[in-house]
Amino acid sequence: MANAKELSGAGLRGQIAGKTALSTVGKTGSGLTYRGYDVKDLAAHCEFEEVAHLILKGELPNQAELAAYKQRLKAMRNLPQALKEVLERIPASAHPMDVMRTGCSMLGNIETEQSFAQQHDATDRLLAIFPGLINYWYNFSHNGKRIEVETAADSIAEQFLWTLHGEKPTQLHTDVMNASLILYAEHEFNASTFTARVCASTLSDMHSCITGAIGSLRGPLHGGANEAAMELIEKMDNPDDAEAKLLGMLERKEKIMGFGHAIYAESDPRNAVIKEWSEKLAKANGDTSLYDISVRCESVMWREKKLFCNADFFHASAYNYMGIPTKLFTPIFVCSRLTGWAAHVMEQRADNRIIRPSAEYTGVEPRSVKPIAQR
Ligand SMILES: CCC(=O)SCCNC(=O)CCNC(=O)[C@H](O)C(C)(C)COP(=O)(O)OP(=O)(O)OC[C@H]1O[C@@H](n2cnc3c(N)ncnc32)[C@H](O)[C@@H]1OP(=O)(O)O
Ligand SMILES: O=C([O-])CC(=O)C(=O)O
Repeated sequence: MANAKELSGAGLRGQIAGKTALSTVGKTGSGLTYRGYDVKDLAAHCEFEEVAHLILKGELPNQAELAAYKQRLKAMRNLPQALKEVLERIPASAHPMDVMRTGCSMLGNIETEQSFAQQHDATDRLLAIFPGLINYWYNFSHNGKRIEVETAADSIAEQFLWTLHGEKPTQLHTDVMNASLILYAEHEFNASTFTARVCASTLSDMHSCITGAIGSLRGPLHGGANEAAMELIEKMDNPDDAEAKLLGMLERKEKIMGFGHAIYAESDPRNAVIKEWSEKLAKANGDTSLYDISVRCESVMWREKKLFCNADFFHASAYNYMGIPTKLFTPIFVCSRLTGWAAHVMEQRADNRIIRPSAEYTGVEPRSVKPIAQR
């Protein structure tokens, strides 16, 4: 069992900011559980929709419940015309996370959550629509194509790849995407989830909570790290070059994206799972260089700084091997983490008090206002 990380200092580190029954992070130094199940177990045995059901409704579904849930989500994939029109006006130069944020917010205008009794409907609609939404914008803005989002895809994993590439993905790619969505689904009081909870605590609507969370996830210190990691490793020619470049960055005290974690002490349990998938993809592609570079980065960072790969690092090579453009990496995280965000919104609503911490004042002492002519 790994040692738990000592948590203190700025950034509210180590402070209990609320209660949750949804997940535990780093409780034993390295573990991650969703409602009591180990994430590795879930990633090995479940479909993402089973895990979404677990997180949002409390239990893993049986066969009939899963079939009904998947059918329900499948029937909710259509993009309203007004949303398509908004997406078509967003330029190709936009960051896809900004497109996600705008898309979510726009949906809140046309399919507003009128009362908390609709919170599951609003969440399911977002789960169903997000993959098609981002890939509709991507294909329209980059290839001038208006894609069909109501595909025959059997799952959210398949729907993402199908709407991106315009064809049914291979089983290997669907399996990797499925595991990836499970790994990213929920993570206690991380920055984006806390954003969603703060918003929920004002009794705001689901779309506002999720829109705010998307904005928080976008940053490179959080979900944006998978894109930043890709930008780093694609500049490396081979493992020796990777080592030389990393040593230089460490020397210059630069941050290496995809490494370290606010809570985990010695490893992020999600890394082993996505690393294994990345290796399988590398072998299937017949070109292991990106994987080999990533492995060298991992060993150099541990040797030099005792910093380990977080969930984002090997996602970069895995997504790249599946032909996913780098700027779509973090939106995939959104398609998954939506489950955790929404479940936290529901949990906050069920036992709410407005979240309003205090600040330690560091400004000037009280003073009087001089009339403007005397300043
Ligand atoms: C999967 C979704 C996620 O959001 S996982 C996080 C994704 N973010 C990244 O990969 C960005 C790179 N990592 C980081 O910036 C930090 O490790 C994050 C994740 C923000 C955690 O920050 P914090 O809790 O402050 O780290 P810490 O107290 O453990 O830092 C201890 C000292 O180590 C350093 N450190 C940390 N990470 C890195 C890194 N990736 N590259 C270089 N140095 C790193 C910190 O700066 C800190 O150093 P010092 O003690 O201030 O000198
Ligand atoms: O928990 C965190 O601070 C960041 C993280 O790994 C996640 O949100 O998946």
